[in-house]
Amino acid sequence: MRSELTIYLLEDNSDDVYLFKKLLENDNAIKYSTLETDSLTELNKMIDSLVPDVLVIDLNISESLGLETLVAVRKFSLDIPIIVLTGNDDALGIKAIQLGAQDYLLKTEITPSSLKRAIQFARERLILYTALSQLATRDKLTMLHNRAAFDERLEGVESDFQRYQVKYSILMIDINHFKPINDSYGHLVGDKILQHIAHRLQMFNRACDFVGRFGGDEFVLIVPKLDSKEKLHDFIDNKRKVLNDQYAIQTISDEVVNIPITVSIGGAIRGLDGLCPKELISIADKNMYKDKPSA
Ligand SMILES: Nc1nc2c(ncn2[C@@H]2O[C@H](COP(=O)(O)OP(=O)(O)OP(=O)(O)O)[C@@H](O)[C@H]2O)c(=O)[nH]1
Repeated sequence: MRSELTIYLLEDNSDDVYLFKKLLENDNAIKYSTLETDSLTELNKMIDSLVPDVLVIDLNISESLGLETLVAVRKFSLDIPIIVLTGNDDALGIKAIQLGAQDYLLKTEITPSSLKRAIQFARERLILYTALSQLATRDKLTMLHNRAAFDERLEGVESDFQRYQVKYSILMIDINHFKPINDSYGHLVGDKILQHIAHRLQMFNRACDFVGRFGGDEFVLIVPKLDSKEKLHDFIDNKRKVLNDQYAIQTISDEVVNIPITVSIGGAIRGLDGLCPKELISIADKNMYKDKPSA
């Protein structure tokens, strides 16, 4: 049976649409279903109702010209491989790749095989790119977001705050008396505790919230729209209930040990607490230390 790929084509020249479809006809291995539009708004709607396997866009349509077209398309299609069609202009194609397209084709040189190869290549390239960028932004032990990802997300929520006054909270979470656990049971058991805590944080988390490992035994959350002291208080109480528990861990000698864990949590709200993101982190950190048990 032939596999099937859906291609969306942004193109305002009906002859080019006809030729494009012709190029993908009668393939023995793959059935290409091509849907075309000449409008960015329409393309956005099409993607909302069904995500295609690949997007092919002509940079020059009546509504938008040049690289601006790619920038506009990328706003609503970040996870879709994009192939750009240009006239006889390699330099423009290379700029398009720098702006996030996976490949480009010169309209004058397209053949059935070069187009099909570009479609496969664009798909594989996006998968590889996504895997690589995950490696760069994930903590290897817990698979949570790392500090680099935290910095990036913080920039995003801060820019929403500056522009639209959307408040957000930062929460710092630290495991209490973690060092003695490492000292008594070894680092591997400590690692498993960190993984359990990370897993619980992920499980009981809304998709829009950011969960990361800040470093060592410290975790960080960014919660958009958590904008009042009452809400923050309830949120922290809820996290405490989820995380404070006895964790059953298998040691290297295959013994099962039950390790009681408690966490300290501190939060701060942008717009109420800190004057800038740095200050917010520092206040959340101080509040977390205030929450620490005395001995
Ligand atoms: N197993 C393991 N331990 C780690 C890792 N990263 C940091 N640590 C350990 O985490 C411990 C953190 O120690 P402290 O900051 O003193 O924290 P604590 O013992 O929980 O003390 P309080 O926070 O005051 O309760 C240190 O012993 C670090 O070696 C890791 O990836 N794996």
